[in-house]
Amino acid sequence: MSEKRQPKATIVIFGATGDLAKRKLFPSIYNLYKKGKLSENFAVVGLARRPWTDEILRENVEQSIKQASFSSADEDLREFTSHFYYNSFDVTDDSTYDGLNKLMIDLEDKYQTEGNRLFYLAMAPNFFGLIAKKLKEYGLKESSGWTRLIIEKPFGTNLSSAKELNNEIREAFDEDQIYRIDHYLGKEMVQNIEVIRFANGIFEHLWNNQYISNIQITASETLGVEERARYYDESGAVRDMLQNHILQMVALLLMEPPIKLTTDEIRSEKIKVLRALRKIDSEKIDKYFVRGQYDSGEMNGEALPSYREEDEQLANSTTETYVAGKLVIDNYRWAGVPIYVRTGKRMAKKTIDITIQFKDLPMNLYYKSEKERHPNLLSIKIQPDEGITLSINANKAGAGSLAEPVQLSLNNNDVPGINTPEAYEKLLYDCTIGDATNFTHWDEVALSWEFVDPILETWAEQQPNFPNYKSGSMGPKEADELLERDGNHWWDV
Ligand SMILES: NC(=O)C1=CN([C@@H]2O[C@H](COP(=O)(O)OP(=O)(O)OC[C@H]3O[C@@H](n4cnc5c(N)ncnc54)[C@H](OP(=O)(O)O)[C@@H]3O)[C@@H](O)[C@H]2O)C=CC1
Ligand SMILES: O=C1O[C@H](COP(=O)(O)O)[C@@H](O)[C@H](O)[C@H]1O
Repeated sequence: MSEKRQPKATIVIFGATGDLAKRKLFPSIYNLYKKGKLSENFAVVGLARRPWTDEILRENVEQSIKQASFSSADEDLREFTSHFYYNSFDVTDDSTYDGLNKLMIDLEDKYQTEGNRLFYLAMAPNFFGLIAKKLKEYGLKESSGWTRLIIEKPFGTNLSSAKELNNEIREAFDEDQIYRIDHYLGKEMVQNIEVIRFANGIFEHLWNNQYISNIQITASETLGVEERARYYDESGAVRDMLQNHILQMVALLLMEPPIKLTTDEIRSEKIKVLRALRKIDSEKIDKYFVRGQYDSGEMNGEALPSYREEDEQLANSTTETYVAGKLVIDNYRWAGVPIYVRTGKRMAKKTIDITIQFKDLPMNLYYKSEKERHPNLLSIKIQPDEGITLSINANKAGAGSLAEPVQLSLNNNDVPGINTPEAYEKLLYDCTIGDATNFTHWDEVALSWEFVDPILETWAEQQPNFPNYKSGSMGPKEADELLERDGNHWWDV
């Protein structure tokens, strides 16, 4: 295996006692190690305030791997976790950074990591700027190898706070050292969007306003706010999902073919899409966007509380747990094609689905009435099913009708040997090999905030009529009306 594919590095996790580290990062590092995508020459330093020891961290790493249900022999796990070290560390306390630098130098010597340093900020965003500054101030980013910084979301709460944060980070790190993570970009089928489009003439030739009627993106969740009330109530569905994950999928779906599959070329095409997204004036926001908050309801026979009942601090909340919108792209390829998006918590189904509806043929030869006509649909299934389904019309033998929709499907879950890696695993690996393609460039972050800021500002001025959708439903009726006004409807996902 080449050096490049089996990187050597010290990975420093700020927030190593937290939820993200436990659920996603430790199992992902383990998987990379097991697959030989991380050299034996690695060390992981976990940082947080808790007075843990190396041993306690190692036990927690072992537990998290077992909980992620990777079967593994105990000796394997012990060998793996022996590379983990814990440093009790308060990021606001200057006196702790020198000690960290010393520990890293010792580990670099012990594990021969060639001075490569990856700092993963798995902490609350208000610490991001400070940590970046301190890493520079205490010489932690000066090493004989590469230095990279992975930053978790949310990247700011609006354009101005995002700019401020970006300026702080850019004072310490160059843009090409900064990896702003959006875990949707690590999902197998999100990465597949480009392949489906640019490796298939049958789709790409039709991928424009001449042949496509509308595009629908659904990212629905059955879970409610869970333990994250404090974060989520400050955030809401627009900041939590629309500004980042959904707009990233929009950019990949609508971008022009890049001239090469390089990071810069792909990013540059995505940026053009975000620039072409029409910003909606305040007085028109309600024509283009619908917000919702879940009421009590029922799922699988289980009674579910409303958002406001989930936690004392949410009792009077006006935070949206659902958003649907009609996006308009002002460019030659997409003029006139509405892009409908919706995302929300406590909906009927956990699914991420992209449905492309093709335009109807000019004449109805095969159906008794116009109502029976069924357009061709291409559905890209991101999660939990992974695959694509193309809905075409055909004469089903023996069915007696002239034409009816049939589905041509590829489901990754049915392909033997496919075991899709966790998004974080892919992205961590990309970062260790210096591939920033599936991380968001600052320009993408800024344009996305520019787009959502007017929605948030307008809504902040109006009192919403919440709650307005039942837990276990597909959202408020106004979201259906949004499409009905254009003569469209949401397709089942
Ligand atoms: N959890 C998830 O599924 C997701 C999380 N994210 C993002 O990842 C980041 C981390 O989230 P999550 O793991 O859930 O958060 P948690 O609250 O679970 O963890 C926060 C971590 O920060 C540490 N910490 C807090 N204050 C300090 C301090 N002053 N000095 C050093 N360490 C400190 C805590 O440890 P201690 O108390 O011991 O100091 C803990 O390890 C956030 O930006 C979040 O938005 C993004 C997507 C999904
Ligand atoms: O970033 C986030 O994403 C999750 C949904 O991720 P998925 O991979 O399960 O689709 C969402 O629950 C969370 O609120 C948000 O912060």
